[in-house]
Amino acid sequence: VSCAKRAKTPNSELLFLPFRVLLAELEAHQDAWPFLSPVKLKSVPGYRKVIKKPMDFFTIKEKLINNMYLNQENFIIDVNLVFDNCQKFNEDDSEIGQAGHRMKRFFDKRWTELLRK
Ligand SMILES: Cc1ncccc1N[C@@H](C)c1cnc2ccsc2c1
Repeated sequence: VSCAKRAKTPNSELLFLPFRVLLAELEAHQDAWPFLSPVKLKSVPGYRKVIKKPMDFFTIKEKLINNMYLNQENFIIDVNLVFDNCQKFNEDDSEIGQAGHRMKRFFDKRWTELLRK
């Protein structure tokens, strides 16, 4: 994902370190498999029509690396977009739907632990 390269100020690296750690934990989670890369719009009928803003962990990592998150809020919004899209498109009792709920619970827990420290 290329975008306007922002000046890489040292503190921005430090500032976003917790997000990179948190994202690495999400990617390593056993239930992360449906969310690791963008949904192939051609191979999932209806996805393009239903989901207005697709998002996935790989895209989030690219945006982090390219300094495209100007604040914490935008990072959280993208992570929650992954889970909201999942709940919108997948039945709660489906394989992917269940994985999405487990990943969201895991993220919410780690995010509050990160903030509380
Ligand atoms: C997150 C999500 N929501 C709705 C549809 C797909 C997906 N994930 C993609 C990777 C995907 C695409 N294809 C398959 C086939 C079996 S699981 C799986 C997962």
